[in-house]
Amino acid sequence: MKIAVIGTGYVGLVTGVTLAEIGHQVTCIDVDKEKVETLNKGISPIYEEGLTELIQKNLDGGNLAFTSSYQQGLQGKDIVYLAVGTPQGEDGSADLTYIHKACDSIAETLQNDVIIVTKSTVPVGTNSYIKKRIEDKLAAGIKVEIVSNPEFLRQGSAVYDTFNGDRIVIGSDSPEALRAIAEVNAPFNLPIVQTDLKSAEMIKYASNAFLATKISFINEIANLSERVGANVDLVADGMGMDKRIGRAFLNAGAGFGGSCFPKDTNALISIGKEVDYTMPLLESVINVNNKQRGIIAEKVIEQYPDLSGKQVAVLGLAFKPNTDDMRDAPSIHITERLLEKGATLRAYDPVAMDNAKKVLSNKIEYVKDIESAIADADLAIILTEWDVIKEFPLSAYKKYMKKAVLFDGRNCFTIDQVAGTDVEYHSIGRPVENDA
Ligand SMILES: NC(=O)c1ccc[n+]([C@@H]2O[C@H](COP(=O)([O-])OP(=O)(O)OC[C@H]3O[C@@H](n4cnc5c(N)ncnc54)[C@H](O)[C@@H]3O)[C@@H](O)[C@H]2O)c1
Ligand SMILES: O=c1ccn([C@@H]2O[C@H](COP(=O)(O)OP(=O)(O)O[C@H]3O[C@H](CO)[C@@H](O)[C@H](O)[C@H]3O)[C@@H](O)[C@H]2O)c(=O)[nH]1
Repeated sequence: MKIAVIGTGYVGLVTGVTLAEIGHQVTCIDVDKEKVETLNKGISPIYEEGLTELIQKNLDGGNLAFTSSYQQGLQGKDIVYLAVGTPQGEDGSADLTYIHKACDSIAETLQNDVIIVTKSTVPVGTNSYIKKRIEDKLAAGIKVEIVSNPEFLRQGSAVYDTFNGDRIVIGSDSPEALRAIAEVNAPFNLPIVQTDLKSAEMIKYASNAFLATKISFINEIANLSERVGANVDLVADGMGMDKRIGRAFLNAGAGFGGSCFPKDTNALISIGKEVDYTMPLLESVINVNNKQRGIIAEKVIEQYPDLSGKQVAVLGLAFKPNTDDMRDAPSIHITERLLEKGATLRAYDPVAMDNAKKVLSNKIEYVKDIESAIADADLAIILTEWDVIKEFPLSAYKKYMKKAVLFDGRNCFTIDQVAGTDVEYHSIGRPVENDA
């Protein structure tokens, strides 16, 4: 099939590249000319394992192209994927500005019938609106059909997830369009769930809201465990063995961040408000998370009420490992809070430091490795569970730091690993180990 993909962010780029990899002829369109230029050189503007190799392979093979011109990108295409951002608006609802702009550009440019496939996460009812908005501005005689095809990839494993996802969801009120998009996706060889348009839109929000609920639930259990002397890791393992519960997304820590869970949970509440339906469970999930994101900083402050003159090492800045993304990362709030209390911060992240510099305070010093970050530090704080951080020997904290005090916001080490070392270890939902 001849396919255009609009937006080359985490979702659009991975979609375009993987569709090319399974044999389609793909042109990706982005308004960011600098990004398009980088991509045409075979360089990925984002950090995602395996992506650069696939971009280069498919550019060389001639079935992948990048352009900032809608005219060039849409010419002769059968299918147009929409993968622009839908960030959180000021009132918590999804901001559809980019979707609207992309729709208008499609309508102004389109010369033939196409199926529009929405990958962006959009509120229930938006796909019907997208179809109408395009049709209203389209030249006479051209027809569009619409399919909702929400994306479930995780950043950090986006390429892997696309080829190994649990399901592909496609929703449409047009049986022909559904058949065509099922065929496009057939080479992925994954289960395909077919629904109506609105149910597909809802599946995306409900899935993210449910996963966010699991995280806030376990964080609440972690905070209670800490107070009654239980260990949340063992609790999660024990709960997770029940197949009805499952162990995934029961890792307690500094709360959920990133470009999806915070905004999508808020957007779902806004969708409810539009129809006079309140969602107290989801509101609590968000409230618990907002508090949880600050807990590791509050633990530090409880022990060191005045942080002036204290050298603090911050290990990990990205909202999760294996990504360079800083959107809504808990590190933003936590570093601000520690700076407010007078701490001097030296930070290290294996991949996200360039992006971190754009959003974090310019008072933070960035260093090239863990050793430099913890050298002569009074305390260290882990905010992202990168492998390089999890594999860093606990004995080295004692060697490099003034005093080996570690606040672990991601429970990177088991209590058994810490026992017998000289590290004073504070974590989430577990007893303090080796407290002086
Ligand atoms: N990031 C994820 O892990 C993820 C996963 C599933 C779903 N989603 C959803 O997918 C959508 C995209 O997310 P993302 O993280 O890839 O966003 P992103 O911000 O990384 O990328 C969006 C891209 O769209 C481009 N763009 C904006 N307006 C445009 C226009 N009018 N025409 C052409 N290009 C335009 C931007 O320049 C940018 O490159 C969102 O709705 C998001 O909720 C994201
Ligand atoms: O047990 C867990 C699992 C995750 N997290 C946190 O939750 C956030 C999100 O993590 P993850 O879901 O792995 O990353 P995302 O890339 O944000 O992916 C989510 O959001 C995407 C965008 O909608 C969806 O496509 C994915 O299916 C969904 O997992 C991160 O801050 C994690 O640290 C926890 O605190 N505990």
